[in-house]
Amino acid sequence: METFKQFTFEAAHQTPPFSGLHGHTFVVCLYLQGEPDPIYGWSHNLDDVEGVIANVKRKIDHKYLNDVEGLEVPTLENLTRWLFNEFSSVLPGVDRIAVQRGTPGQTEGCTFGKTMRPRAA
Ligand SMILES: Nc1nc2c(c(=O)[nH]1)N=C([C@H](O)[C@H](O)COP(=O)(O)OP(=O)(O)OP(=O)(O)O)CN2
Ligand SMILES: [Zn+2]
Repeated sequence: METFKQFTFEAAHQTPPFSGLHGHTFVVCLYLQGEPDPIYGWSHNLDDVEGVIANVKRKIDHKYLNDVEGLEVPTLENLTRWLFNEFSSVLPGVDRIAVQRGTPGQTEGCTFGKTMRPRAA
């Protein structure tokens, strides 16, 4: 079983020479796994997870991502890996992170985490 929680944040970024300065509403989904609580059945109390999300969001929401340490090149993939590392460093049981940007029907996204298949040799 896994529990997931979605959140959004607004941020600007650019990836020269491919893109100039612009912004997105990023949609992030945090996937959690762990031992189920014998009473509530959950591995994570989402009330506690909300606090962790708020702390991570403070670093990126309404920010220019290129200025955030570790996000100097804020591609989808680097952002997703950065978010996985941020959450994994403070929250046990983070299995993977999915990040989406763009409008429905033109959404681009990336998933990174523990369940990624090892890179083909
Ligand atoms: N695999 C990836 N490929 C590319 C990425 C990426 O993050 N992962 N990024 C780029 C450039 O940044 C490109 O300009 C990205 O487009 P986007 O950030 O979506 O900017 P848009 O101008 O297209 O904004 P929209 O809101 O999507 O119109 C290239 N390749
Ligand atoms: Zn963009």
